[in-house]
Amino acid sequence: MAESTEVRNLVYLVTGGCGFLGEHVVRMLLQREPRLSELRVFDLHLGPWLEELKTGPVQVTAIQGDVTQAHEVAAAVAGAHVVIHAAGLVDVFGRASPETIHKVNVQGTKNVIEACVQTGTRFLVYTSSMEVVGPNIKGHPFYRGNEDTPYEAVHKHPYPCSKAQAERLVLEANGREVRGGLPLVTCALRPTGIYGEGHQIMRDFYHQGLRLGGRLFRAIPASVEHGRVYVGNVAWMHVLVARELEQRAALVGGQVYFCYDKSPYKSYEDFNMEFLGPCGLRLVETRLLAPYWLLMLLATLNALLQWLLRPLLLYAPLLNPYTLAVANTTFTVSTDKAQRHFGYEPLFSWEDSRTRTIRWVQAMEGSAQ
Ligand SMILES: NC(=O)C1=CN([C@@H]2O[C@H](COP(=O)(O)OP(=O)(O)OC[C@H]3O[C@@H](n4cnc5c(N)ncnc54)[C@H](O)[C@@H]3O)[C@@H](O)[C@H]2O)C=CC1
Ligand SMILES: CC(C)CCC[C@@H](C)[C@H]1CC[C@H]2[C@@H]3[C@H](O)CC4=CC(=O)CC[C@]4(C)[C@H]3CC[C@]12C
Repeated sequence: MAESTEVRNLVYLVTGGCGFLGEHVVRMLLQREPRLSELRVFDLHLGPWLEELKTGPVQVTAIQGDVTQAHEVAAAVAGAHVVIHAAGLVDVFGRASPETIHKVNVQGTKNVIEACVQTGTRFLVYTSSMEVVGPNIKGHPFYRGNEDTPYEAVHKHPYPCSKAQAERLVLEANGREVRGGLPLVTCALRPTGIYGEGHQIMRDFYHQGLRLGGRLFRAIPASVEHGRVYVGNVAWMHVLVARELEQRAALVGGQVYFCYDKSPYKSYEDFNMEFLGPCGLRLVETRLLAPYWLLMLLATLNALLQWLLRPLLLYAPLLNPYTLAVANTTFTVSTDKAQRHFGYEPLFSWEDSRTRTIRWVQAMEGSAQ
């Protein structure tokens, strides 16, 4: 943890602080925010790793709570200077109902905003998503786009719908008067597909590859590019913008920023192979065996099975019509807005991000090597 002579007088709250991204935000705050005096980590499920953080100079307060419960959120927010709202239900596989997704992502965000207003917390950073923009249901490519690139954002799936609504609420709340009379300052960060230590889907692909004798089968053409961003850089962007919200309120307040770094543009599968390859997996070319119409048929079949089996069990494979459409549509960002507005530069180079992720995969039980 960073040693510093700066006065420690700031209280931060991270919702979803025990999730994949949340844990990195929590650790990054402890390392890179020298003015931190207390860090509140709010989550439905608290991680045991929080205990080891409680020995440093910052008071780490673990709060088991639910963002859908307004009173729990208000109690956690009271007295905090900054809220980083990363809690969310990330589900594009049909595990949760649309109502639950809406409740957590939209009502939960409303609760966070109202808690800020009622208790006098002035700074709110929201973890939004690229999914707020696209890919849209028409499969239009978004190629090297930035925050101002025109794009027909049409959503039907509950997850992007909920993220779009929540983001709008956060941005509209910018400037609202909070308790004490000062204005609320908000902004939203939109990560593209996040990767790095703790990434559940990467874990799933790795284990699937092991089960298939060290092979993964290409489903998506290599020409379809996906924007990916390293979790450490996403966390760093949150820490940096939270720090700058007060000084640059007029510029940053009410703004959206894509989260980006120097990770290469590649197809989803080729990008994953950057980490899984060095861990002993190989990607087998099966494009001729699995043309798009066949994948679509399988995806539709999966959706049908999910619906039929729902009364008996939860069937939620990675492949469904929505994930196929996302995976099969180019979506890449190219922007420097965060750099211009609050001086963001990626903390981790691509080489560093890659090495860290490979080490994490290698450390997983049952490494293929
Ligand atoms: N994983 C990705 O590629 C991307 C994620 N995001 C966003 O980043 C945020 C974090 O996502 P991940 O870390 O990937 O997901 P995650 O599922 O690992 O983390 C979300 C955390 O929120 C907590 N949570 C869920 N419901 C809650 C509730 N009702 N009350 C309190 N806590 C609750 C979960 O327990 C979990 O710890 C989400 O808002 C997500 O929409 C945005 C873009 C890409
Ligand atoms: C076997 C299939 C053909 C391919 C499966 C890959 C998919 C599971 C993933 C491809 C693209 C991913 C999404 C993308 O990274 C954008 C996202 C942003 C978020 O905010 C949440 C996660 C996700 C929707 C991510 C989910 C998995 C993919 C669909």
